[in-house]
Amino acid sequence: MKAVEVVEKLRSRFPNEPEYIQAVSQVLATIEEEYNKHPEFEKSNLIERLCIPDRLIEFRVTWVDDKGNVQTNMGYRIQHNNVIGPYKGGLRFHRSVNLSILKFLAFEQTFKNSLTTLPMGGAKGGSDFSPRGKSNAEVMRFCQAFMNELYRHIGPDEDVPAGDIGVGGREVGYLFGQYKKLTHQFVGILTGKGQEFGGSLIRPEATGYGNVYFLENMLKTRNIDLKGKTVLVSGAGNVAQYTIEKLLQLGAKPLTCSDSDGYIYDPDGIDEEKLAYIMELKNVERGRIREYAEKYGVKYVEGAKPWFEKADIATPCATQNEINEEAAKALVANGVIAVTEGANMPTTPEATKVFQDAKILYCPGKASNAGGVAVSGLEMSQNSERLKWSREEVDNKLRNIMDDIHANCVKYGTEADGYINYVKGANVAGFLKVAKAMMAQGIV
Ligand SMILES: NC(=O)C1=CN([C@@H]2O[C@H](COP(=O)(O)OP(=O)(O)OC[C@H]3O[C@@H](n4cnc5c(N)ncnc54)[C@H](O)[C@@H]3O)[C@@H](O)[C@H]2O)C=CC1
Ligand SMILES: O=C(O)CCC(=O)C(=O)O
Repeated sequence: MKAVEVVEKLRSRFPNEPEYIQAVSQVLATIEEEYNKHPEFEKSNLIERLCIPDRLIEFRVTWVDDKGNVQTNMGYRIQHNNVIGPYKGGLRFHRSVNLSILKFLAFEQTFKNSLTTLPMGGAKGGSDFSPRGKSNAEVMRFCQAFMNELYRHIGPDEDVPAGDIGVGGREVGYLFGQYKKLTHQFVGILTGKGQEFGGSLIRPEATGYGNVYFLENMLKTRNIDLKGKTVLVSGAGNVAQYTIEKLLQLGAKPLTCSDSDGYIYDPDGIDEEKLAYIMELKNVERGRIREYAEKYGVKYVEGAKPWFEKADIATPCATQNEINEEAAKALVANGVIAVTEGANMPTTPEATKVFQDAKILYCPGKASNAGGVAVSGLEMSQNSERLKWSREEVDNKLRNIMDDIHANCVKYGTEADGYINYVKGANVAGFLKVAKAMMAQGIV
């Protein structure tokens, strides 16, 4: 396989899908050497079968807003690969959602889920509907209309969606309620459910906690303690909130967080009380992060990202391509020692090169944010068993899974000079398991 040629062929077949091509290029460039050690992969054209999703589901969602107007949105589910388990991955509700973004996310999810050590295939879905500015009743009607179509394509052993940007506990609850209404089945059809109806303890926290557990492991490879380190965090949603919570528990000092309008910089650090305010602001009042700056009298920078501030560590927890080359250069110039991705593909390829050339600790989201889907996998296990595990039990399992992912990255990503290329390590480890399962299951 020549990675560049495969990517060019995909680019000409899917010319309007830049995010999908970006994700594929990065993975193929890092697995090329390993792939070519296995002539049987090439003989069965494994690479094209792995890059192109099994199935794209696209549908119209029709719903009625509070003024009585009939609205339409697009709905999608990308079932990418199910060789190691049922399709699994979140739903994103955001105005930017399109096929390219969901295809990149579903592709990445396949490798991420493989890394978790649990039996889950890769999928992603969503809609160009944005819950921002909508009433609860509108969000409920939209979720019901979305599920009216999606329910045909999912099942506890077939495809199990969850949350992502714009889809939290509220949306998962409405989606679950409608699935049950349509099918008369109470089954583990979604993860991230409420604690009262089959949700796992620690699932809301899992992506953020796992992100910080992974960061701790990276720092340990250089004997660096997280305690006392300053941290730039972007986003103010689920992943950012629980990343900040775990950073605080481990003695670090988060300085920033953001939303799509701008970021706040708090030189005293975001402490537990301020974090509780952010959670209330974002999860209940659904307000803007600017209000934090007004309440605590700190700096707010409109229309910008926090990467030009000085800190020891950076963790992007908002969205894709939020760290570009210029931002990466600024972070390195300011002495950042580690960058850990809570978001999916938040770093552009040019920025990734800056981090790797500077030999700082840098890991891709498919490794560091895998804790969320891992605990989703544990939620599926609990639903199948009809049991609920304690907080401590789930957290211990999460910790062990993040340790295993880190060990696998070290195994496959350590270079001749000792630098750990976490991108390569995660891609090769995730790929090998999926590839072996594909070979065993024949050409289907
Ligand atoms: N929720 C989960 O369990 C997981 C989420 N992720 C990834 O983490 C990231 C954040 O997801 P969540 O926290 O769940 O979503 P969320 O909807 O709870 O929060 C998203 C945050 O990102 C900000 N944001 C969204 N688009 C933005 C843009 N274009 N520019 C600047 N800020 C923007 C929002 O204002 C919000 O603060 C996404 O990349 C998602 O794919 C990854 C693994 C699991
Ligand atoms: O919990 C899940 O199933 C999916 C989480 C997710 O969307 C992700 O890992 O990006």
